[in-house]
Amino acid sequence: MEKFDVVVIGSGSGYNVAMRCAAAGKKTAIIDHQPFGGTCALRGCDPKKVLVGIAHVLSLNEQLIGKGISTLPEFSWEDLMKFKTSFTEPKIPKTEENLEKAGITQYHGRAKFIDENIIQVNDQKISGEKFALANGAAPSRLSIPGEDLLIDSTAFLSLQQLPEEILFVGGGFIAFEFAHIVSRFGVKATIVHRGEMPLSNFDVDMVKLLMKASEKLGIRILLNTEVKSINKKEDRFLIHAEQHGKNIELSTQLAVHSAGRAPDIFDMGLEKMRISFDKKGVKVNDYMQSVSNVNVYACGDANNKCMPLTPVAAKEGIILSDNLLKGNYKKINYGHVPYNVFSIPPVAAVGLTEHAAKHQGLNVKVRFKETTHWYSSRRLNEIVSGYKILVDNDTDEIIGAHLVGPNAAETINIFAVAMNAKVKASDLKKSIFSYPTNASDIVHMF
Ligand SMILES: Cc1cc2nc3c(=O)[nH]c(=O)nc-3n(C[C@H](O)[C@H](O)[C@H](O)COP(=O)(O)OP(=O)(O)OC[C@H]3O[C@@H](n4cnc5c(N)ncnc54)[C@H](O)[C@@H]3O)c2cc1C
Ligand SMILES: NC(=O)c1ccc[n+]([C@@H]2O[C@H](COP(=O)([O-])OP(=O)(O)OC[C@H]3O[C@@H](n4cnc5c(N)ncnc54)[C@H](O)[C@@H]3O)[C@@H](O)[C@H]2O)c1
Repeated sequence: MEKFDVVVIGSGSGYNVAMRCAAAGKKTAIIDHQPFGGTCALRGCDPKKVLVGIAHVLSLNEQLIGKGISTLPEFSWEDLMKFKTSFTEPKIPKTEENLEKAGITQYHGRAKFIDENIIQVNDQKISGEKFALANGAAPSRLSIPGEDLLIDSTAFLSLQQLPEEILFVGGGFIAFEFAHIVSRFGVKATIVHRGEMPLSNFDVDMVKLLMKASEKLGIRILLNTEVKSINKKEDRFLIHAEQHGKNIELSTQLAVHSAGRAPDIFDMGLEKMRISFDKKGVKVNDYMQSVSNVNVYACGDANNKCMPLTPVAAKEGIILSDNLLKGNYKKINYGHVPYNVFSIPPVAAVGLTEHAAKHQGLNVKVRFKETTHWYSSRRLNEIVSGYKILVDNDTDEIIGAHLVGPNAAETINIFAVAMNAKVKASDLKKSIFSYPTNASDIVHMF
């Protein structure tokens, strides 16, 4: 049985962890059962954003018809898929090559602890002194009959042809991003969501604006509707759901799982290593170390700490490596983490929602406005845009910023920097921003 100083599971944020451990002279192994490179680069953010990019071009053309654009461009999903693949495919051999150059042993298979410090991958057993769990997340099991008839986000991002209709089960990030993409390619999209409002991480007024834009685009959104089972009849899928206590049936050509993701750790034999976990992931302290086994660390979607986002996973991976290599000395400080739905237009957020601020009893000034009549939206004939800013009345600090509209996902970073640096709202208002940009709108938001 081969022995390693460090065994890393997962090649997303785990890739950098392994590279740092190897660079520090540790005998390192990395294990992944999927192509090497992780979710973000191969099956998530990056390929998704390639699709969003082209969908955005189509959307702008449509918005500006009669305003300088006279015909709509033709599109080819097949070519778009080839373009997407030109980003994802080279990433896999490049990752493997870099790992090999760094002297890291690669195992392609699903890892499972079979004893204290011993992992089984395929028919091999390896032992480690320290372990870094960077397993990421996988689509949640829904425990409803027929759930295996749903395709997941990975399969969606590899569709070679688009059907005429797609139904999304669950109204979160994935549903809105994918529905906005396919709608620009002529697909009739339906989102079925069990809650009162979709996108529960976002401010309700921003979500209402996004819903308005989505419905104008032809996306059907069914709320308070919980999918209970799925079956296939000839070439169609029948979705059985409960809406306000009544049973309804929907029929579609393709149904996509967009009903949440969960840490991919539950079949790992964690109990063999005394690793505590809950449904949110491996329980870790601020050093990214397991609270129950000092030889185990965990970062990214696999731990129970912060939001499951790429920059969070990357930052946690760095903290993890430093502590694993030198002993616990660096605590994580997330600051205010911005996050977006890459719909078209996007929705972006950082800090507290109005609901959360009020729930905490904070003394806040709330500024909410639709801005479709502002120049930055009018020049693009944008049908929906707006903002909501929350300022603490006692400290004049910004405690939440919420945007919907052109470039919202870029502009939100300015708020994140200001909030992390504790810039006062009155000082941000005094800044001169380059003009005409969406950032230059900020001074009018206070
Ligand atoms: C469709 C989609 C779009 C997204 N878009 C964005 C976005 O725009 N912005 C953003 O910030 N975030 C986005 N995310 C979330 C982001 O991708 C994740 O937060 C991030 O990739 C997590 O990184 P990680 O290192 O924790 O896990 P991953 O990158 O998922 O890596 C984990 C790896 O571990 C492997 N693994 C798991 N269990 C085992 C095992 N037992 N044995 C061996 N290997 C194992 C998996 O195969 C996987 O490759 C998106 C996610 C999805 C699904
Ligand atoms: N732009 C981004 O940063 C981005 C993009 C895509 C995914 N992600 C990550 O991936 C994760 C998963 O995304 P997601 O969109 O699958 O999940 P999500 O957690 O955002 O939303 C899923 C929703 O589906 C609902 N749901 C669950 N079961 C249902 C059922 N049977 N019927 C109807 N509704 C049901 C849930 O109530 C939930 O609100 C996100 O938490 C996010 O961290 C991020």
